[in-house]
Amino acid sequence: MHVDNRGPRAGEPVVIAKGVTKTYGRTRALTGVDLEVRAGEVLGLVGHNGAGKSTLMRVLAGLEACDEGAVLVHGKEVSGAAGPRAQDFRAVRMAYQETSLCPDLTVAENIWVSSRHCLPRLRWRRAASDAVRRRLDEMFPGHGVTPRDRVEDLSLAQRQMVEITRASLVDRLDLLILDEPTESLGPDAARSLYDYVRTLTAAGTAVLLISHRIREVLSVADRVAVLRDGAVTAERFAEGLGEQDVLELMGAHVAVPSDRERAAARAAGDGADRPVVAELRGATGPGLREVSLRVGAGEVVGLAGLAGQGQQEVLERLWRPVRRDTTVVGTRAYVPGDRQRSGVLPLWSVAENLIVTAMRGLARQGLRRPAEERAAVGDWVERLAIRGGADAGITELSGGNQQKVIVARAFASTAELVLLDDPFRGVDVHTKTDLYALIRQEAAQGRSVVWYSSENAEMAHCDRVYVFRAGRVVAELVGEEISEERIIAVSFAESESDGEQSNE
Ligand SMILES: Nc1ncnc2c1ncn2[C@@H]1O[C@H](COP(=O)(O)OP(=O)(O)OP(=O)(O)O)[C@@H](O)[C@H]1O
Repeated sequence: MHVDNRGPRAGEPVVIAKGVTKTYGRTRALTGVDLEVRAGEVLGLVGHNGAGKSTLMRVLAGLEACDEGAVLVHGKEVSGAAGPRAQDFRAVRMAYQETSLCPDLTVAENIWVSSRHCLPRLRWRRAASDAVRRRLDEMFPGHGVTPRDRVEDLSLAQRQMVEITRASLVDRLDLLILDEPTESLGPDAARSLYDYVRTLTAAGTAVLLISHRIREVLSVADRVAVLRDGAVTAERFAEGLGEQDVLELMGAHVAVPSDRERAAARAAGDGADRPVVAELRGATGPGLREVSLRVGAGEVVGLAGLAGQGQQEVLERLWRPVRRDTTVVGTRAYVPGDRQRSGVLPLWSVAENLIVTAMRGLARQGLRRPAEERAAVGDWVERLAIRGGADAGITELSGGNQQKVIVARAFASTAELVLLDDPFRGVDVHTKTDLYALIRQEAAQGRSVVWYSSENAEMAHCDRVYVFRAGRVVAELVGEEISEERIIAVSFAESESDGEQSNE
């Protein structure tokens, strides 16, 4: 499969939206969008959770019809009364935020399913395998995926890489839509992706990039469009635009606390005098090497380092403390990082998803108390600005709003220890800032939090941070010692024990 790009010349419109509206029940997801995506450019699209970004992308990719307005591909109106026709959108491809891959199939089989119109029918498996292997090597060197792997056996990052590769495998690509592509990727894979994006745009392909990582958008995009309540409210060239400018265009000022304010918010001292609620003592086992750590009451403990260095194994140990090297006192709640696999109960409403863990605590003598449950749900929906409301089906919510429900579920419970596995993936900047404050408030009231984050900057909200490398704790940072630079430095520093490890 080769990419044929005898498409439009740089700067020519590839896809245009004119006054596009889309309503789901009572929700007006798009209220009249005007947008133009041009050949050879990266257009960044930013906006709050629920602003309508994914809906707009589905309409631009011909996956959903709009209610009013028009979509034009290469100047031709393709939003007729009969709905979008697949052949008009062949050269428009989208990589989804929640991957669209079928978990039971292999990587090659998934590629066949989505790109079969440009693969031979005879020996298709071989052709699909060759195509995906080549493209993965080109896009994500060191990906560690083989075409025979079943998707369900891949890590979240690998699934995301295959998803993006899947979207790009087509014989002609005029527009590639990337919906939060780097939320699950590590920094190296993200860099590789954006290098590839530049190769694509140099060949005339347009790229539409949706992301909550404003700095990333500004470093990659040529132009930035802001979506607010279902309409594009601003378009700017990225050059000369700062993060704060974009946040303001998005509609609210984010007061990012200074290091000093964060330090003041943290508990004083090193926490040694607090009662211990959880402890690992020289824990060893799959993925862990002699890990010792301690969580005090009311403490926020961060697990940092590159992805996959043992942090998930620690959370797992604390969640199910079955070994003698682990002690946990009290009840626990867990916020999984992969909401597709575990987390969301897809057939249930927002209210049911939110209250399921807290229900028992609210009950009296085993009897549920609907009024109290409703009040608690209403409180959390408001507190986290969950757009969509309590009675909506959870899958009707935007990705970021679903994630907020899962976070609310944990904090709405009476758990003394809350375990967070990279919990704010896909959550917009403003809400994240509110959630950081929420974590500090909960800690101030005595709740303990253990928090793995792939964003080192988030660790600044912790009292104590353990940095992991190859299953070991390589640094313990307390209070003022916690900084992004320090975490990065110890995450990458070579040590003799790493050598031993890799030879095993
Ligand atoms: N299938 C659906 N049924 C009902 N409502 C929906 C559906 N899809 C989206 N919505 C609603 O449309 C609005 C826009 O959602 P959309 O997913 O486009 O937002 P988004 O900007 O992509 O958000 P996020 O940043 O959280 O991914 C939301 O209020 C959402 O609840």
